[in-house]
Amino acid sequence: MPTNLYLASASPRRSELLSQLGYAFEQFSIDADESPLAGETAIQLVERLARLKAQSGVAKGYTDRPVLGSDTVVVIDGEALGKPRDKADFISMMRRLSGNTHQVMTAIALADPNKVLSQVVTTDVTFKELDDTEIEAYWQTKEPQDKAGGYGIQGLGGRFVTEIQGSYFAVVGLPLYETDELIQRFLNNYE
Ligand SMILES: Cc1cn([C@H]2C[C@H](O)[C@@H](COP(=O)(O)OP(=O)(O)OP(=O)(O)O)O2)c(=O)[nH]c1=O
Repeated sequence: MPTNLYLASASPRRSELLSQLGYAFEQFSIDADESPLAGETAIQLVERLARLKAQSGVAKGYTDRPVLGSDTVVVIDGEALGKPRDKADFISMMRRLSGNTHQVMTAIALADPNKVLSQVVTTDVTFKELDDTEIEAYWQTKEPQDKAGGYGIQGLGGRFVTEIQGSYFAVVGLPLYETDELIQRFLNNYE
């Protein structure tokens, strides 16, 4: 019998990636307040949000199977970038990413009424230098709007990436190997 899970996410990309692992699951979305707490580092933020999404699912009554929550942030010079608020925010994000290496941190968390397990996967991504015309043209495609850091490596944003070190799948939204491993650990009751 296939393992049954819940996926606490509105993201179609996370759903596609989880399907790739072969697990049966039902998806629902969680409205989490994603603002950072005072003094919170990017790694603490992303892990707290993944746990919050998973545990909110349990609190909503999804208690008969493990709930998977996940969160992605783009980190440059230690600062977490979420989804661009507007065009000006997007332009300033792209200017910071241009010609530099940043980190994409994706956290995964599994929860049931008795326990929660989580992990953060960090990937280094290097961008070529971008000029303002390219940045403007990319905004017009509408791809950046719902994406942490304002780009999608799996879409038109892939052309900006000169190098990646780590998990491509984590950058898209769900690290396949680590998610599979965490699910197995959770089911085997390892802490
Ligand atoms: C950097 C990058 C991010 N992203 C996406 C992954 C996430 O879906 C999104 C980050 O936002 P998140 O807040 O982590 O996720 P979400 O709001 O899409 O979904 P939910 O909270 O319901 O799970 O950005 C890409 O698709 N490609 C990329 O290259």
